[in-house]
Amino acid sequence: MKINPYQPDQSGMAYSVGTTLDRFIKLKQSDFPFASGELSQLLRDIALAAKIVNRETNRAGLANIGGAFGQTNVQGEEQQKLDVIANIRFMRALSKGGEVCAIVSEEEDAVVDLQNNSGKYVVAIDPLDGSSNIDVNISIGTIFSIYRRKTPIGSPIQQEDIMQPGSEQVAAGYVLYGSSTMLVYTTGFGVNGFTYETSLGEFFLSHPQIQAPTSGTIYSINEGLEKDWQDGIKSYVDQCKENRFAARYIGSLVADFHRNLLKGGIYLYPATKKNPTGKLRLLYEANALAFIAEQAGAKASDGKRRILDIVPESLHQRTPLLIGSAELVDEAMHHIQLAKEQATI
Ligand SMILES: O=P(O)(O)OC[C@H]1O[C@](O)(COP(=O)(O)O)[C@@H](O)[C@@H]1O
Repeated sequence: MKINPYQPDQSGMAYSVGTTLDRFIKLKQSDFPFASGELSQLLRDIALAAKIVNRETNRAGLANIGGAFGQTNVQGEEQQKLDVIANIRFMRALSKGGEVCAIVSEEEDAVVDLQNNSGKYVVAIDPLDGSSNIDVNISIGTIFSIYRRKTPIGSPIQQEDIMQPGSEQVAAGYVLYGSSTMLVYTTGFGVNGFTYETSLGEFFLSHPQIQAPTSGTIYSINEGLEKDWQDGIKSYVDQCKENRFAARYIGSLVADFHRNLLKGGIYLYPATKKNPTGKLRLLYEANALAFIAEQAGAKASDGKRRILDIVPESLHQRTPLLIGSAELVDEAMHHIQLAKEQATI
């Protein structure tokens, strides 16, 4: 991926690598002529919570905050202590500033109505993604989507404020707690990545205007579930092997997505017997990454349609996910279509 430190973005503004996140947010506010600064403050609040969660994940082994919490979440998954800690930290950060009226979280059964009708934004969040990797020191992440509410400010939140298609996102991003900690986000004007400098407690612009390679030679899928795959997925993965693609699967969506975004590749989590509608959640996993992917020139689909076009029907609804370099996603879709046609012959 080429980095042009002074590459002007879509609004013609040029940012140098090393710009602090705070300064970048301030400068980018001009992308929104009538901006009130609330979205900017919300992004800052998310960054602050990410710094705290970063500290907690770094010292999890020492602070006895590894391991299970002893409860299951609405998905029936065993909550890890860090899942709960991250959820609390982001909940606090999102509810303190007054910009947010409602939160959808992987760790909360129902919508968290902040009883703040003057709040303009709805946030959907996966506080800690990659739970199966928390205790074994492998990269994990946070994923967030931000929507402007549909109903008038001052009125109670309604279903229509929550059940918005991904195409309505005003911002989305993820934090990767890896060998270094990064925050990558978009507000619809390109994708920018910031690296956390722990000693200074600051995020600095390190990856301006990320553009995903249109193709690549990496595929990421849990091959242990091959028996459950539909024919189109099987034939596509066979073709990847035929072409000597590298199989890379960390088992943390954020980490797999981030690698493929920078190097070129495709991540696939199709429907399986255990998860006939896919495993990943539309509102707080797939939508955010799909927005970032498209802003970086990549693609995201459920195998039939664009992820961002899906109108949600339930809070924790799952979706199959094919996401990554545009040509690879197109190729996978082609295999799925072909298999469907062959099945009807
Ligand atoms: O273990 P599997 O079935 O391959 O699933 C791994 C996938 O599930 C996830 O862990 C789901 O996310 P959570 O950890 O937030 O539940 C993704 O990060 C990852 O890509």
